[in-house]
Amino acid sequence: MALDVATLFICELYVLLFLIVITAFAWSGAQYDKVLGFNCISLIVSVIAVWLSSLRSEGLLFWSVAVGNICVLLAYGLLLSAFRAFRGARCGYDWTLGMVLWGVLCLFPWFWNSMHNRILVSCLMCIIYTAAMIRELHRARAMLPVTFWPARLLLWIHLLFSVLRALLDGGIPSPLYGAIGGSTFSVYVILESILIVIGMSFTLMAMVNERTLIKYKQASLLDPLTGVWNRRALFEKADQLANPASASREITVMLFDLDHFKSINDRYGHYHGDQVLIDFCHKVVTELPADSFFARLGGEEFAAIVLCDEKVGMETAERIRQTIEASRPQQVHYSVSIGVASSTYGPVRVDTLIAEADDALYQAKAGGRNQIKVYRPDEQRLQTLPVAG
Ligand SMILES: Nc1nc2c(ncn2[C@@H]2O[C@H](COP(=O)(O)OP(=O)(O)OP(=O)(O)O)[C@@H](O)[C@H]2O)c(=O)[nH]1
Repeated sequence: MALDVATLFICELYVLLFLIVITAFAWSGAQYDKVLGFNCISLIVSVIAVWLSSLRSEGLLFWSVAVGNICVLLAYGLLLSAFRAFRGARCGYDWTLGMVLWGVLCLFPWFWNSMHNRILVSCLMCIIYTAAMIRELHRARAMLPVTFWPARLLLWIHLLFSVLRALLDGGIPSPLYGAIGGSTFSVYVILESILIVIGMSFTLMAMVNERTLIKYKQASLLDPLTGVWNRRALFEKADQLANPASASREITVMLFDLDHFKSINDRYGHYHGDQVLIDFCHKVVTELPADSFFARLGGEEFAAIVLCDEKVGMETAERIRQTIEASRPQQVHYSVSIGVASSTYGPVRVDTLIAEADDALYQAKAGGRNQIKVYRPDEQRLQTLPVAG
């Protein structure tokens, strides 16, 4: 069956118009997300490009070859900008170079009069733009835990198709050049562009959706004032650590409670109280090992899950206590009491360790504050670490 170029052009226009409507709705639904905005404009420019390309049969070469291809390259540039926006990078202006180059080349007869040269340059530019998009995805992958493989797969298919086109559509002299299945290669170019544009639009919408879900999920697990994890995140982490794969690691739980925090609020005001909480989190995060989990339980109570034994846990807790004692955010002096419980004496669930550390913290408060108490399950008693200085 021979495919007909004119019919395919009409199909492509319908598909593009349908995608523009869908993407515009998704764009407004996603609070005018830049990624979908760029893709929507890219689709609108593609409609113009397809319409201009179809004018070739009318003999309007300037509009179809010069302006039509400039629109195609503009659509590519906008899509590249969408990928840049996805990883939060600046869009820059380098993506306009393809259009400028095409415009300049059209001034030269050796280019304008040779379909082979035009196809070759067009294929090369498609390859360069597509490779740039694959590179953007690769960079975004290092920053965002989103599903990238469908977009990468589509882009690789498009890149390989552009290489194939250079060989089969006469870009490079090749014995393979000519009709396939009774149709010229141009119909396969249109067919492939229809499939890619559908695939790319839906993939981009899915990626933006997934990124938004991840953003809201993370926001629901973070404390807005201090930026550390919140109580919900801590208990999710505790559940993860309760699974058998994590049982082999020794775990120490520390509970922190700032001393006489109410009087700091009363004396210096709520703003200074907030600064103390922020300072505390900053200092603790700096002192804890990198693989620790630190969360605000609420008010002036915090917890840390540290993957270490009791000895290292106690040393770390003492370092934190001393650092806080020496700290003076906004000239406010403050201190912290710490309760410690560890799985050193036998495997214990993290939620049990949290309850034990809470017992120890209660003793630290009762013992005069600004000190650390450790929960010893075997002796069923608490041991006090002497306060330095
Ligand atoms: N500035 C500020 N204060 C808060 C915040 N959350 C809770 N608080 C205050 O923290 C104080 C906690 O007071 P208490 O529970 O009596 O504890 P405390 O004064 O630290 O006394 P001890 O824990 O027994 O040493 C209350 O006054 C709360 O209003 C917050 O986000 N910012």
